[in-house]
Amino acid sequence: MQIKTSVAQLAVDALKWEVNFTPKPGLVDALSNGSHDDMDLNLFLKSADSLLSGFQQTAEVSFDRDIDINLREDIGAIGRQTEADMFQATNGVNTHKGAIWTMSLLISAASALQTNDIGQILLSAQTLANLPDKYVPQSAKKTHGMATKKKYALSGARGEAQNGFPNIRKVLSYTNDADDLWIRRLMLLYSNVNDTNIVYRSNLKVLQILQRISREIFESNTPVIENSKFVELEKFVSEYNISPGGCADLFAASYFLDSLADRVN
Ligand SMILES: CC(C)(COP(=O)(O)OP(=O)(O)OC[C@H]1O[C@@H](n2cnc3c(N)ncnc32)[C@H](O[C@H]2O[C@H](COP(=O)(O)OP(=O)(O)OP(=O)(O)O)[C@@H](O)[C@H]2O)[C@@H]1O)[C@@H](O)C(=O)NCCC(=O)NCCS
Ligand SMILES: Nc1ncnc2[nH]cnc12
Repeated sequence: MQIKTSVAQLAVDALKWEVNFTPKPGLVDALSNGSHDDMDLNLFLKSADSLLSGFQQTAEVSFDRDIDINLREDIGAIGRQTEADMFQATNGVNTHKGAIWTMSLLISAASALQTNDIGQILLSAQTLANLPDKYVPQSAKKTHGMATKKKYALSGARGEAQNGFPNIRKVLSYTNDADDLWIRRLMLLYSNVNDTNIVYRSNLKVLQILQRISREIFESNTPVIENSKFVELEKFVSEYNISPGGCADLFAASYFLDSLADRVN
């Protein structure tokens, strides 16, 4: 199997699948804008399309390469340009910044190794995330993530990658035959991810309550959307204006890896 630019389309498709997936409390989905007044389904679809060229370049530049600092610097430069493409497509709204980071690492690893083996991809993406990129502009403006990580010592999207994507691993190793597999996987992410977006808009206590309610839903045998706790979760995210954007990115990335592993060429 040759994994080259088609992997980029698979990543864009996964991002479109994620935004269409309904319901996702607090997030934009096909029926609601969640906790957002600047984003909707169409904006996310437009944003996802704007990432295709950057993802293709990432796959091309990574093809059959060693996992080393040169590759890290090459994909870092493309990632920053891909972010600029996203902001241009959305008129400055941050739809997919975290997704660009995570997907770029995964696409690069899959293309460099020429494999669809999830374990190998995650390991090499982790290696890439731990390599320094000396071209990161020192003047980069302060992000919400930086402010949150400083205040609460959370490691955010960077930490997730540098630690080998523990939450993607949890999602993909949880499986069942029920129709609600993917929404249960989403609840697993809400229960475990220290999402800097949630903390930026509120505080650690709110993150912990969201995690507790989601864990109760995940652990119950009741189908997720029939569970009365799911209504509680929806009310809670609305009351505190919570947006688990980091969970959304990891949800899409898990789906992407699952589709890649299933693909037979
Ligand atoms: C290394 C970077 C990840 C640097 O990122 P940053 O310093 O900004 O901080 P992080 O906190 O790490 O967050 C980045 C985005 O990652 C998502 N995220 C948050 N927590 C986690 C987590 N625990 N695990 C995984 N991912 C996480 C999240 O992105 C999603 O949410 C965004 C929408 O948020 P929202 O609150 O709605 O909108 P805002 O405008 O931000 O705020 P409001 O005003 O509305 O309140 C959306 O982007 C989702 O994708 C975090 O935002 C990395 O970004 C970097 O270096 N990039 C450049 C180079 C590159 O991409 N290279 C790739 C190959 S090396
Ligand atoms: N569906 C979604 N809603 C809000 N933020 C997101 N970030 C990534 N996907 C998202």
